[in-house]
Formats: sequence, structure tokens, C-alpha cells
Amino acid sequence: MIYTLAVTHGGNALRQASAWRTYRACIISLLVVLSVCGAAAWFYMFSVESDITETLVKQSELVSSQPRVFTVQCSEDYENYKRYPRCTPQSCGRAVTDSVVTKDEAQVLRRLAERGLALAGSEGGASILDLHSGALSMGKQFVNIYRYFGDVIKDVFTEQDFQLYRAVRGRIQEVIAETFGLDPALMYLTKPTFFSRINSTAAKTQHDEYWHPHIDKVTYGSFDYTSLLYLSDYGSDFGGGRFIFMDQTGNRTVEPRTGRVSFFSSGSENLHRVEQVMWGTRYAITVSFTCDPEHAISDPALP
Ligand SMILES: O=C(O)CCC(=O)C(=O)O
Ligand SMILES: [Fe+2]
Repeated sequence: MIYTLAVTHGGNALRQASAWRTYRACIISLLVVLSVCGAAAWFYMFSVESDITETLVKQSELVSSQPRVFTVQCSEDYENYKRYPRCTPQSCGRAVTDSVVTKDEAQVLRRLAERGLALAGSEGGASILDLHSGALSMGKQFVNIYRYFGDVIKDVFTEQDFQLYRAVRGRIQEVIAETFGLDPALMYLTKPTFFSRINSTAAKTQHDEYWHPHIDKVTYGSFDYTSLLYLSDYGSDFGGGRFIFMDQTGNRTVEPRTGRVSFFSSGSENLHRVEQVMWGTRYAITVSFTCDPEHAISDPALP
């Protein structure tokens, strides 16, 4: 009996020691896993954060009354083009305003974009609708919305929608002229001018790869001033998708906000890209101006 007890006690002690060792091994493994995850998260955060030097305007801010202006030195790009006094950029920079387009107007334009893009859309994550040329993303290519959908278009867009587009375009033109000291009558709408819809679906063709750094004057040729009107909110409608100016001294971002207009001179002083959208859907309109009357286009209108 005594022997049995002793054996039992001895067995218990052995089992307890072994359980303790297992428990300790588990705790150590858990700590190792946690530290590795922590280090990876820290490294990820650090590398993402270090990509962003400065936020020029946050989504939560309201830039009312005057635009917030950031001047930069003009690049030499404009020297390769004919100069148009009182229009060709002589002072360059970027600016943001939340008081040119109301939230209601932006929502009407967003619904217009939603209706138009619902007719088709890219298979990848980035679709465009150009109301002027009629180009609409469809699958891996584009169709002409006016030709492809014919009379159906009249049920999708109304004359008021186009009026609103024209009014907004006019106000943006005025604020750009005022900010850069130009004569608004010497600025012309140029192409392409388009609605964009971006989500996190993987790109299927190059047309879906919206995130590459670029210079609008190089990409689009005729642009002298680019404006972007945002139709959805960073952080609540979508994640990622911030606009990034890539300066030599670091990156500077603008966070999209419904009704926000961001505008800038289109040369290489404003190299930029759009961060990849991680979730949700981002809507915006690109409205751009040229100083060259030969590149002027008329406002979009119902055919
Ligand atoms: O949607 C944006 O924020 C920028 C789009 C852009 O860079 C462009 O249309 O050239
Ligand atoms: Fe651009």
C-alpha cells in the first residue's frame, strides 16, 4: 500500500513535471509567435507610414472659404510647349478646397457616375466613364456609351445632370484661375474628362492599373491644370485610394472627401499617383484644362 502510494505520488510528480514542461513550451511558443507577428506588424506599419511623409489635407478636415494652397516651383515642362500669357503656368502648385462643390451636388454627380458605370464597367478594379467622348469601360475594353446604349442613355442621364456638370466645371475653372492668377476665359476644358470608379478587384488589363506614378502633362499632353472632384469619402466609403504627390523630399497626400476639389498645375512639379484601393469603392471626376485653344473641347452634352 505504502509502495503503491509512493509510486502513485512519484507518478503524479512526474506527470506534473511533464505537464509543466508542456505548458512552458506552449507559453514560449506563443510568446515567440506573438513577437514575430508584432515585429512583422511593426515593420509593415513602419514601411507603410514611412511612405507617407505628410498629409496635406485629411478627410475629416473641412477646407472652407479659401483653398489651401501649396506652392511648388514650376518644372521646365512648359518650355516645350507654346506659351499662352495669363494661362500657361508661371506659378505652380497644388490646392484643395471643400467650398466649390456642395456635398449635395457631389452626391448627385456620384449617382450619375453610379448609373452610368452600372451599364458596364471594367472586369478589373478601375472603370471610367467619359461623358464627352462617351468612352465607358466594358470588360477588358471600352465602348461608346452613346452608340452602344443608344436611346437608353436618355433614361440614365438627364439634361439637369449635364447642367450640373457644366456649372461645377465653370466654378472649378474660376477657382483655378483665381488661385494661380489666370484669366479664366483663356482656359479651356480639355480631354479626357472622366468619372472614375475604383475598387479592390485585381487588375485585368493595363487600363486597370491606376496606381502608377505619372505626370498628367506627359500622360495626357494637353493638360495644363488638372482638377479632381471627389465623390466619396476616404476611410468610410473606401480604404487606401489616397492621392499622393511624390516630391523629391517625400510624399504628400490628399485624402478624398465628398465634394472636395483638389487642383494642381499638370507638369512634372506635380508627379503623383493614387494609392491602391484596399476595400470599398472610390468615385472621382477628373476635369482638366488646357491653355491651348486647339485642344479645347466642348462641355459634355446629351447627343
Ligand atoms: O483620382 C485621382 O485622385 C487621380 C486621378 C489621376 O491621377 C488622373 O486622372 O490623372
Ligand atoms: Fe493624374
